Amino acid sequence: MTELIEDNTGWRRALRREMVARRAGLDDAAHAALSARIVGHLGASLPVPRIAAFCWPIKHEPDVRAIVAHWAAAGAQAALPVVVAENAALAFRIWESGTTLAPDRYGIPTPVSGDWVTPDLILLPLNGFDAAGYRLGYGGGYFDRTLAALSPRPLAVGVGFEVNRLASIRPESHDQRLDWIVTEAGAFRPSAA
Ligand SMILES: Nc1nc2c(c(=O)[nH]1)N(C=O)[C@@H](CNc1ccc(C(=O)N[C@@H](CCC(=O)O)C(=O)O)cc1)CN2
Ligand SMILES: Nc1ncnc2c1ncn2[C@@H]1O[C@H](COP(=O)(O)OP(=O)(O)OP(=O)(O)O)[C@@H](O)[C@H]1O
Repeated sequence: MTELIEDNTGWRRALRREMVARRAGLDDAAHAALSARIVGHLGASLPVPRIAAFCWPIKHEPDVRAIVAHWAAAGAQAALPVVVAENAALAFRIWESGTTLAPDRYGIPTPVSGDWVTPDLILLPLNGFDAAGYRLGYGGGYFDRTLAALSPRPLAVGVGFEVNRLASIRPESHDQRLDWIVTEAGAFRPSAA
């Protein structure tokens, strides 16, 4: 039977669902253990940033909040992304323990107050990723627009689980390449491809 060639958007939508379901299959103990290994690799491989953006984990994303505390002890600040408009770059607000979070339009816990800042490092959760350093997100294009808009570009560090590694996410011209991919297996600088 001839394989149906869907357009990239439809292909990505189906893949995104499959990738989220795959990591949701990790039980709580496995999820916590893999997240802790990612945090260990982040601490061992990356320089302490000035302002680290991270994501409040949703849908079984890796939970790397511990690296934020580790970097804060070394003088870093932390920030969370804020969706200010659809089809636009993200903005970032300082997060400290005690910062009030409220669900945004997607239900993601987001700061309702705090200084607006520009991070020099962004931790991006990976629904899917490939060895060339491309990321499959939730389809909003938010991080691609954000990385394209910021100058100097922050260090883009993808965090994901090996179950979500793909041969290729079929990158398009708007897809921003990650500087690092960190999984439970280690911290990788994507190979030239
Ligand atoms: N925890 C976390 N926070 C984050 C992100 C993230 O990846 N993880 N983001 C990273 O950018 C931003 C939010 N990005 C989002 C982009 C799209 C959708 C969304 O709901 N999309 C639709 C349609 C998807 C599709 O076309 O298949 C959906 O899921 O129904 C949600 C969040 C900011 N905050
Ligand atoms: N720099 C950009 N300028 C304009 N449009 C963009 C840009 N980057 C991405 N887009 C648009 O955003 C849409 C979604 O992109 P993509 O599927 O790569 O999202 P994603 O990386 O999975 O999402 P997210 O980062 O929100 O999790 C694409 O259709 C693309 O046209």
